[in-house]
Amino acid sequence: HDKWEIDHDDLMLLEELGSGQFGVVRRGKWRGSIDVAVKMMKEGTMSEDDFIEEAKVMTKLQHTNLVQLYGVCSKNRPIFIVTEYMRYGSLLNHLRRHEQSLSSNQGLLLDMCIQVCKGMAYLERHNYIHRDLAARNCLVGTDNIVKVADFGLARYVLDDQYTSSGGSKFPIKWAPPEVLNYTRFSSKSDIWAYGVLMWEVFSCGKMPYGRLKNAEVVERVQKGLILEKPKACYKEVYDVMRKCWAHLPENRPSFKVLKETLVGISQRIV
Ligand SMILES: COc1cc2c(cc1NS(C)(=O)=O)=CC1=C(NCc3c(C)cccc3C)N=NC=21
Repeated sequence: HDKWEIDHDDLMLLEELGSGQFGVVRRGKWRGSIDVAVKMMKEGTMSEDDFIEEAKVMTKLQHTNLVQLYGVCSKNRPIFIVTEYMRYGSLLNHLRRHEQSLSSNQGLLLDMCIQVCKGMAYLERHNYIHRDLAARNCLVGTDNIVKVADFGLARYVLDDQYTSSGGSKFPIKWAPPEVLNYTRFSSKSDIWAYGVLMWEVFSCGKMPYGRLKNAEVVERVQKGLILEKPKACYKEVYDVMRKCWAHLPENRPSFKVLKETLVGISQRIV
């Protein structure tokens, strides 16, 4: 009995939490007492065998700022992916829901960014590329805990509207020039996306580049135009975002360096 295989009979499915293009997520109980979230992968959206192979690796990635993968139910279809339960849902929804109180609490916004940075520094140390880092793919738990979710899953999506940079569902607004032009993913493309996530946090969940169409964003990014400073954002925090948006990947900082910079700022301003 493989460690990452979860027995259907140990799972009790409760209310629906949300549904995305890859399937429905429900709250659940594992062995009667452990709160879990269960994603039921819509058939045909994912290369399932590859993902099950990957799940073995993902269960080994453990960090307080990564949503813990508990395992998979792969003996039946649809496949269930089981993770820890995060009771306040996606960071993006949380930012939008609490804009009023959050917009005047820059210390808390910076702390959220630092937590994501810590989770990403752990992935960077393990040479693990996220490929779809954004506020929608982070989750919030009790005590303002923020965790990175969905890391690495983008590789198993079959819908090429999502995977190719020309596709209609590709996250253009979080992609650097080298991904837009050559789909070249790296920890440095995660850094670019992290800069956009910081912008989302300090904008309390606004859409980056507003209502600009993807083609217009591609043109601007390739010309070197970057997102403007959010209203409620310290200049030195915005300067960190700008470092993440260096045109050339090698000129962007690492998550390790970023974490030290952000912690330094938080000690000065809070
Ligand atoms: C309370 O509200 C929520 C809570 C969660 C949640 C969504 C909501 N609501 S909402 C839509 O944001 O409004 C999604 C999860 C989750 N893991 C999701 C996951 C699984 C199961 C498998 C592979 C990848 C991932 C990311 N753990 N807890 C929650």
